[in-house]
Amino acid sequence: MTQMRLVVVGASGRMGRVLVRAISEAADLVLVGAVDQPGSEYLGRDAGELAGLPALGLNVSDDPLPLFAAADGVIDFTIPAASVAYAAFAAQARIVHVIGTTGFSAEEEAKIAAAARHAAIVRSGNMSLGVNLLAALVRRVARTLDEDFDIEIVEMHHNRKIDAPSGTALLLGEAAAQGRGVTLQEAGVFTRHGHTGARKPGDIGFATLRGGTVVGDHNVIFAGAGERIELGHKAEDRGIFARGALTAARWARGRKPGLYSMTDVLGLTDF
Ligand SMILES: NC(=O)C1=CN([C@@H]2O[C@H](COP(=O)(O)OP(=O)(O)OC[C@H]3O[C@@H](n4cnc5c(N)ncnc54)[C@H](OP(=O)(O)O)[C@@H]3O)[C@@H](O)[C@H]2O)C=CC1
Ligand SMILES: O=C(O)C1=N[C@H](C(=O)O)C[C@H](O)C1
Repeated sequence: MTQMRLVVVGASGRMGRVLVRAISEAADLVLVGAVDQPGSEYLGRDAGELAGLPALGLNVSDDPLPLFAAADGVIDFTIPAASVAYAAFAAQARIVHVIGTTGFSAEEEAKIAAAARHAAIVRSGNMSLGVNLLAALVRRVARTLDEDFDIEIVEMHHNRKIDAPSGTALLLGEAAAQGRGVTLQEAGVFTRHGHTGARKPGDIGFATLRGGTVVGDHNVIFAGAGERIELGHKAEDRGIFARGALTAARWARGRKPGLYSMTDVLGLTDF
């Protein structure tokens, strides 16, 4: 098969730079575009140099449409409003869209689902193999244990993160809720402050920590009477997310339009 031609949007961001490096290391992939938002101080800079590589001869642009028209896929770790706009452009160009962005509203999620009627979209709050395997384990354990075990999800990220709880924490919460046969909308408890009253059986609680340069720590605690099970994951390097996103792009190439997850990509549906 020919090399897959990819555009990275948000190319100057933390993930964007890691993605540019990961693509340049993959023989079956080629970077054909690097995009940032209008007004970005990085427009016109070489995407390779920004990523700490020798120059690639590809400058950061704020004009995605011609780049999408000449590409097979777009990798997008940006902000929700931008990802919604890119989903419409990618659908128009009928190219694969891999979305790592987190923090979407229900309305934004609906717009992405609409775009997925025209192109293959893979979206996940965490693209790593480890976290998606963890989610499968959490679903399985939650199915086994009843409400005598309280489920709490604790996450910590770097001090530049702008959404909470993390996309990963929500993904793990969804997995726990699925295992329990409930929805996260009904079981999730996202804030506690002041006189909260006692914990309700069946609640799935979230706690968010922010500080320093932490790439991403997640723990799911099943707390019972006299014992506790803890399942966790620690991300040490953003390369795990980039590699997962590129695996998703390869998997989605040539696939029929639809909204897919990393569970589909990694074949963990029946785990
Ligand atoms: N699913 C996963 O596995 C992972 C998901 N993430 C998620 O990815 C997202 C990005 O994270 P991170 O790289 O750390 O964040 P950064 O803020 O470092 O990067 C985001 C980049 O997107 C750019 N951007 C904003 N608007 C647009 C636009 N309209 N077009 C193009 N680029 C735009 C920003 O530019 P500017 O700086 O000018 O605003 C910035 O360069 C977050 O939602 C994060 O939670 C992160 C890691 C893993
Ligand atoms: O913003 C980040 O950094 C990360 N975001 C994702 C999330 O919200 O879970 C994935 C990873 O944990 C890093």
